[in-house]
Amino acid sequence: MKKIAPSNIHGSLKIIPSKSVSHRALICAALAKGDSVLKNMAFSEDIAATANALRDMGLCEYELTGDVCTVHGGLRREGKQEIDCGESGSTLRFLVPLALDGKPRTFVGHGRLMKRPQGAYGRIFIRNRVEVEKTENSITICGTLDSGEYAMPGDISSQFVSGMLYALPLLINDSGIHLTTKIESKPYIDLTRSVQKLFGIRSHWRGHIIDVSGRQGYRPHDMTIEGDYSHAAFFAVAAALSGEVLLQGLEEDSDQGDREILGILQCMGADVEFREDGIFVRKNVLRPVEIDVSQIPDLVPVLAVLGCAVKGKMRIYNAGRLRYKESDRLHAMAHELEKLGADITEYEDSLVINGTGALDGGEADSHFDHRIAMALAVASCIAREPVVIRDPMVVRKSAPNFYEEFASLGGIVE
Ligand SMILES: O=C(O)C1=C[C@@H](OP(=O)(O)O)[C@@H](O)[C@H](O)C1
Ligand SMILES: C=C(OP(=O)(O)O)C(=O)O
Repeated sequence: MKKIAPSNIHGSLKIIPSKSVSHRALICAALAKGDSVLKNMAFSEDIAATANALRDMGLCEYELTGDVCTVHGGLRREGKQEIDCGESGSTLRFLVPLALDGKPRTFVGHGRLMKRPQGAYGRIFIRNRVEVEKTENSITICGTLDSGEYAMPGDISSQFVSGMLYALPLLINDSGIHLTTKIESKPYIDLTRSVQKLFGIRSHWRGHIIDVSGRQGYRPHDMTIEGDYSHAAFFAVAAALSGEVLLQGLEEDSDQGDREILGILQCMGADVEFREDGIFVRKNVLRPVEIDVSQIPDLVPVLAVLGCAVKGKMRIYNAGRLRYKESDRLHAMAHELEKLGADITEYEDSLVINGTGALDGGEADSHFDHRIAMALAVASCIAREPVVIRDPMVVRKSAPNFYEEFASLGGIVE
């Protein structure tokens, strides 16, 4: 348990490297023949899962010295049959298409991973006559991937689209990914494309289709991983509720969709300034807004806390896919914030919060979900009594030092 007493947030913080960019850089580097040097890399559980999975698939070796990861990529080794994805949806969904190399591979998942939707690859497996065997915690696949035109849903998880984007350029002929529904989490698809571009791989949007030429090769590339906006959002909101913070290490013109947190806070009335030494966020009177989260799902837990901090009704909508993350995040936030004293209603794909500007505090459960734990810690900034978080160390999935970071800004963590 972690007990977080009400406090005001003040100070500056170097934001940890982006998890989404790190996954992508590691995969591209592993597929590029030669050495790529990735600076400002930090191994959370999810990033370690991707790096080790790429190594175990025989695609690369890597060394991590301090925060510098040197990837020796483009290997074509036998690798292991069993690939452990931890609890990382990105790792599993990004690597499945790359594993269609004729050898059997078993991807193992923990926690809720294998219960999250994996079906978007089902039609691709059938078309390519891939042998598939599933258990509660694993999926074994054996087959190869052909180039061609692939229809995929755009509203289950963008991670399937990213997965195909990594593998298709390596095939002999050209391919197209046809998204057959509205496209959600699109910034993540474009983030994949922009990191691939750094490693020499191109693809192009044509309406709802992404054209991917075959016979492309990943080229090694050295890069510095930019700061993580999804993570920075917790501190930006904490500051907007209770004090001020200077967020360092973030790219102002980043391709990360969760950069949108700054626009949301500005629109609600918080002070946000882009300074030479970082992005400064300060508390001000906040007004409720309606937020469409179809493109920014990872912000929802902390946006729900923001809803409790305003006076009035705030609606967070187009959030149905939040039910398929590390926990059912709509239910988890509604249930836990209610326990802390919020007036919040959960609908099928939205949350409606009648904010009063404050919470009571009390005991709440992380649902074994890192973003729920971190959002509950932020809730302490508007609570009258401490917030006690059960199973708090799940933050290791993305941010092993979250509580130390929070304490360094004046958070009172026991
Ligand atoms: O590609 C990525 O890095 C991610 C895509 C998003 O998933 P969905 O596309 O399933 O929304 C996001 O929720 C996840 O945390 C990271
Ligand atoms: C959903 C997340 O990650 P993943 O899908 O990669 O498990 C997350 O980090 O919030």
